[in-house]
Amino acid sequence: MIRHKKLGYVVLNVTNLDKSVDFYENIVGLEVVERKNTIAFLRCSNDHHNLILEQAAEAGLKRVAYELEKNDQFQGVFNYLTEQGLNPIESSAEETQSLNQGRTLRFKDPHMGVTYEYYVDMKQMDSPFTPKKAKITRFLHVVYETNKFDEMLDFFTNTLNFRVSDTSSDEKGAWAWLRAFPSPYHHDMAITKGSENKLNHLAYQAERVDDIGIQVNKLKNANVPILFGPGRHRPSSSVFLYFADPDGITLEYSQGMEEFPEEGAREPRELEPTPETIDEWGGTPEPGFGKYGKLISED
Ligand SMILES: CC(C)c1ccc(C(=O)O)c(O)c1O
Ligand SMILES: [Fe+2]
Repeated sequence: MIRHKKLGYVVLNVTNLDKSVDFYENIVGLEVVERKNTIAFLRCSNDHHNLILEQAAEAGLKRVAYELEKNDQFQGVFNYLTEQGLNPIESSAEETQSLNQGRTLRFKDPHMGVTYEYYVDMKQMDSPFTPKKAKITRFLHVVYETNKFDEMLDFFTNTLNFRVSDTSSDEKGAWAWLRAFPSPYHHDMAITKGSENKLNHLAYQAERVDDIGIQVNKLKNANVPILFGPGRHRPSSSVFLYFADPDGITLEYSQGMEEFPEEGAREPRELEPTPETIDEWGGTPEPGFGKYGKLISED
């Protein structure tokens, strides 16, 4: 059984590394840890990185990485994924050194082709992460749009040991919010049924609701497109705000998400597929919401 410590980081391809580093540092609120010619490492925790930005011709999501709960689980997870036919590949010592993390494996899901990583033992920074430009406190979730909704739900629950927190569906659409067991957060990933397979958004936790309000004004002053919100999501009961990064990728600030105990967690709910489930405050997303998020195949 895979036991997750947390959603650790993602790798995004960006078309203008300088611009994106500036944006993620000065607008979103992460801290730059290491900056090289075509790659930058940023953090919003004590980890060496929670976001890697790579210069590329085309923007998109390259990889999603989860930290395993314990180092000694690594070989068992590798063997399990091999038995499941997922052909995990262990990263070379040279690569893990450059990433400042311990043993690392990668595999793709058989439905959307996203590259996932399981790693252990990421370098912890000497100085604690102190939010400066925006009060963010953690990297929270990844949401995909998928035309393989049922298959992805089955894969994440039955193969990767995610647990469903809530679902909602009708003939027009479907959503599922899942946590990377035993992570307590209402969702570390979610899927929404759509015509394409792509990243819908990435979410960062804001410290207080006030910090979301402050960011509304900061984003407006910096001419950053606000794509949805502020509002309140019924599933996790969080207050949210979505906006666009320089390549149009949708980002979310989220505050107040429900947390689950490992044992005795409530059962998943099937929520009404009404607009109020998505925003109790009655807002609607802008056309740019979740629009850009190409899945980049890592070969
Ligand atoms: C609109 C999206 C899919 C959504 C819906 C609900 C929540 C939540 O309950 O926190 C989200 O985080 C979302 O991104
Ligand atoms: Fe979200």
